[in-house]
Amino acid sequence: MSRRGDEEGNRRVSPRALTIAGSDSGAGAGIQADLKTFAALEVYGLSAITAITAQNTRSVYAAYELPVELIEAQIDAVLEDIGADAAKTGMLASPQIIEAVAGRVRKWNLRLVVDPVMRAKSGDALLQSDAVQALRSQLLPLAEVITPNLPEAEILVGGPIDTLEDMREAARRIHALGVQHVVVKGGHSSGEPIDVYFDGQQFVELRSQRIKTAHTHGTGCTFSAAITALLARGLPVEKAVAGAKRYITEAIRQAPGIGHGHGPVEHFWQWRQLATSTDAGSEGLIGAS
Ligand SMILES: Nc1ncnc2c1ncn2[C@@H]1O[C@H](COP(=O)(O)OP(=O)(O)OP(=O)(O)O)[C@@H](O)[C@H]1O
Ligand SMILES: Cc1ncc(CO)c(N)n1
Repeated sequence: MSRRGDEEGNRRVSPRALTIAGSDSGAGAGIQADLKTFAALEVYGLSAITAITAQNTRSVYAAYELPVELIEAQIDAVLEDIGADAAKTGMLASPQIIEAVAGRVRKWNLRLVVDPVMRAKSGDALLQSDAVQALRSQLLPLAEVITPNLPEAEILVGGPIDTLEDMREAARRIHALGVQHVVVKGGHSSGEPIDVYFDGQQFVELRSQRIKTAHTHGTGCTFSAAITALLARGLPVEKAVAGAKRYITEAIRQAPGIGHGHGPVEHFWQWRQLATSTDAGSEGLIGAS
């Protein structure tokens, strides 16, 4: 693990997490969603930006990949000084970026959560099609946890996933690629959003009600960032995944309804409750809205 800093002499040493992902100018997904999730779960967030997107709740209008050397330099800069208890990847865009990130994960011996981002909710591609092989062969064997949605899992296993048993079989096959813990997310299914967790031995179904909403932009980023934050806080993987499921469900339920397309979720729902709660007649920190 690359965590350093306990020796820094700070009075309070907080858990740290690193996100290696793309920037979403609409701030519902990507680096921005990850950092908000880390902050909401009281983990100090670090970032290495892989690509910059011009994006809102409707569409991705443009994307620009950063040079590989600059991505490596961001990772080295934060880890040699600050350190991270866990890291996650999001948008990686190209085979060259995947290769570079895999090199840094090995160099710093990072505990890694991979969100194998391929498309935005709007349908726009965020990963080149020739990058899937690099993802499978280079990054997946380094991952402690992977969180594919149904279309991503279908691409990773090369076949359709229609039933709960298909999700279990996909999790088995992705585990065989070298990932220790697999969560196949059911957000894209038509029924209840059941996520299937597999650790190589046991399956756990993570269930929740489907919330009827258009505001699901960045749900995958937020879910994987919450897993990363809870790992950084020292939870075992299964508990981190269960905690992240509770966090994302409430974040979707309390989505603020921003924008004209798929809006963001509410990352700070716990704080919002505290801030607006009426206690013995007081109006909380900011008053009820
Ligand atoms: N309408 C919903 N109601 C409740 N939970 C949901 C809903 N949609 C998604 N989820 C949950 O949110 C989490 C993220 O799942 P999802 O499949 O939407 O990710 P994703 O497609 O990777 O997201 P994105 O690409 O927009 O970041 C999962 O735990 C899933 O079950
Ligand atoms: C930058 C970025 N990363 C990930 C996603 C997936 O939601 C997105 N829409 N944008």
